[in-house]
Amino acid sequence: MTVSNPNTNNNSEMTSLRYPVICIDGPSGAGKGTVTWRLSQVLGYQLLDSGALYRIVGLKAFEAGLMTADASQAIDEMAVLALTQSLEIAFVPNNESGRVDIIVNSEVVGEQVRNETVGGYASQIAVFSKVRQALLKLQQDMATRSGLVADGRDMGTVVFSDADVKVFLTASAEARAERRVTQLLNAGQTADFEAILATIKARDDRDENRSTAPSKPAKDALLLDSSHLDADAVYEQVKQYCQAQGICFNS
Ligand SMILES: Nc1ncnc2c1ncn2[C@@H]1O[C@H](COP(=O)(O)OP(=O)(O)OP(=O)(O)O)[C@@H](O)[C@H]1O
Ligand SMILES: Nc1ccn([C@@H]2O[C@H](COP(=O)(O)O)[C@@H](O)[C@H]2O)c(=O)n1
Repeated sequence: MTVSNPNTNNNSEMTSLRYPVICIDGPSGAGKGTVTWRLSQVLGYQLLDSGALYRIVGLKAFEAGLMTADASQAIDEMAVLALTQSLEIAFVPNNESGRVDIIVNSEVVGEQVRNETVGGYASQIAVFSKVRQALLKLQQDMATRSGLVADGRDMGTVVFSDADVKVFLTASAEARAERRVTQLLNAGQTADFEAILATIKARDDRDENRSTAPSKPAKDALLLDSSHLDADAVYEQVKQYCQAQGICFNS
């Protein structure tokens, strides 16, 4: 598909005829979703929450009895692949929650995938290259309709390896666990810092050490440690970097 690129200032627009793509990769709780949402709102770009795709497949695989919560059982990759291929998935922005609603087989999947248990299911099935391959086109197609801000682990390294902007947003495991504790307490739930920290570390370990599309910065990514930055400061730094890469902000 050949389209003009209305939102970049660089002089390569005659040769790079496509919509701009901004990738925000990094570990769980680094603040990717927060900055991705704000960028997509300000720029009027679509948002890809790729983690939600893996969460949905993970949840469906668990519900189908294909895995255990504690990762003690070997998982049949071909069965998860078949299940993935049977799902019809669409994304719809939700201005109230500040997230994207996911429609799976005509049903809205809401907050039920946004918890650490389902994050764990997701990281168990995310190791499978065939499953990742099955989700690839759906993700790449999102950049053929408008500008895109994509949040995940392999946006800059695999899915949009020629993206205009790549950011790898991280924070210490302790800072990320603290954020989760605050998030849960604010939602009126209980939270155990040590248990959350252990879960975050286990998921980091699985995501960073898998052989297919491990979580790591692209060679040309900006590395940003948000451990001591609030969400506004992260946004401002990412915005400045985007501008330096030729992305136009009107405000
Ligand atoms: N820079 C920041 N400082 C403190 N808290 C933050 C910061 N950025 C985001 N948060 C808060 O931390 C929590 C996790 O943020 P967010 O959901 O954006 O992270 P994430 O990287 O997308 O995580 P996941 O990959 O698990 O979806 C949220 O409660 C969010 O409001
Ligand atoms: N591009 C991606 C995105 C996510 N994953 C896996 O899904 C898990 C959940 O992701 P969140 O961003 O919603 O926390 C994550 O731990 C990864 O295992 C992925 O592999 N690739």
